[in-house]
Amino acid sequence: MITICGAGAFGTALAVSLAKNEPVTLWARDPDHAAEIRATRRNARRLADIDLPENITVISGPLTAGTDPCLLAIPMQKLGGFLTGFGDSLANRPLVACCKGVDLATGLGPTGLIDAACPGSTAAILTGPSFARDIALGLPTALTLACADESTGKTLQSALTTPNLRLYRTTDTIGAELGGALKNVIAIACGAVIGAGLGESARAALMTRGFAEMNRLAHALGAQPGTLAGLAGFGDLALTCTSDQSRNYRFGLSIGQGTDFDPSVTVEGAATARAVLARATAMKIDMPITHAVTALVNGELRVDQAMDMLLSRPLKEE
Ligand SMILES: NC(=O)C1=CN([C@@H]2O[C@H](COP(=O)(O)OP(=O)(O)OC[C@H]3O[C@@H](n4cnc5c(N)ncnc54)[C@H](O)[C@@H]3O)[C@@H](O)[C@H]2O)C=CC1
Ligand SMILES: O=C(CO)COP(=O)(O)O
Repeated sequence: MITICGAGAFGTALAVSLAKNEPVTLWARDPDHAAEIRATRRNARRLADIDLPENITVISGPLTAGTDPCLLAIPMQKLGGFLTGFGDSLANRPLVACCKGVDLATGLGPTGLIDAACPGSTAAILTGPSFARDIALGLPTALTLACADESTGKTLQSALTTPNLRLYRTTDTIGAELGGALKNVIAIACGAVIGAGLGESARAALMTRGFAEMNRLAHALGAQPGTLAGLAGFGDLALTCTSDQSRNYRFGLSIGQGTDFDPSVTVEGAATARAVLARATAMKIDMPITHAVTALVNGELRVDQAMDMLLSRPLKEE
């Protein structure tokens, strides 16, 4: 039996898809929310029009310890606290992070946080291009499952593949999680230029040069050369930078348009930009777009000023 912690959009969508294979337990932080989903068989707060199959059991409160896989669909900046709080029931089992980002407090990615907080568990990450809604609707989706332990990775790959969700596997957790984390930063930049009316050509330039700086950091941190060219990097960058289904892209749009954005919406790229910039600066790695996005989300620069900063950099070889 698979357990999914986090009854947000992604946790709910994964539960709906995985329920095609086997019974699923979906854990919600808020007991009232869990009771409401049980009563209506719908998650009115997210994916309100999707019916939950009967073989999804919705729980709240303590988690039962076990050896079955547990998927963690919890926002990146909340993951550390969650792991600390539920450490005992999370030990000695495969833990599959389903979040994208870098933890501001520690500079670690999801698998690093799991390794630090849950000794005895095996950390993996599920990442790549997919909107929760597409998965829940049963539309075709391909993702990357990364686990440093090859044997656990193979077991997870088959357990988490469903008729509409095809998983590719890698042992490169560093590359896979950095791809998912860094594309959100570039998506904010792309939203900002489109929102400010700076054009599709500017977006293409940001996606391409953003991909270059994603690769620069990932290689310096030990990612394998091809990983970011796959679903976890290029694939997710393409999706997130071009679709207004993306919350990161929409957040960028609001910055470019000078409009308000609901602070309760999960936007992983803002905190990740700050965390990545701190790391890159310490390592003397040039990440000009991440620098510009950090200044934008901190309210230190306007979009036109950030663009001037990028365009006035010394000329260089591609
Ligand atoms: N929504 C999507 O299309 C996709 C989301 N993701 C990733 O999934 C992760 C979660 O995102 P969503 O589910 O979309 O966000 P969401 O905002 O829909 O849901 C977040 C869930 O986390 C729970 N939560 C918040 N703080 C918590 C805490 N301290 N302890 C336990 N639970 C807590 C909330 O109650 C909520 O149910 C993010 O890292 C996101 O990048 C990945 C792929 C697709
Ligand atoms: O990660 C995602 C798509 O792969 C979802 O993107 P947002 O978090 O920007 O909505």
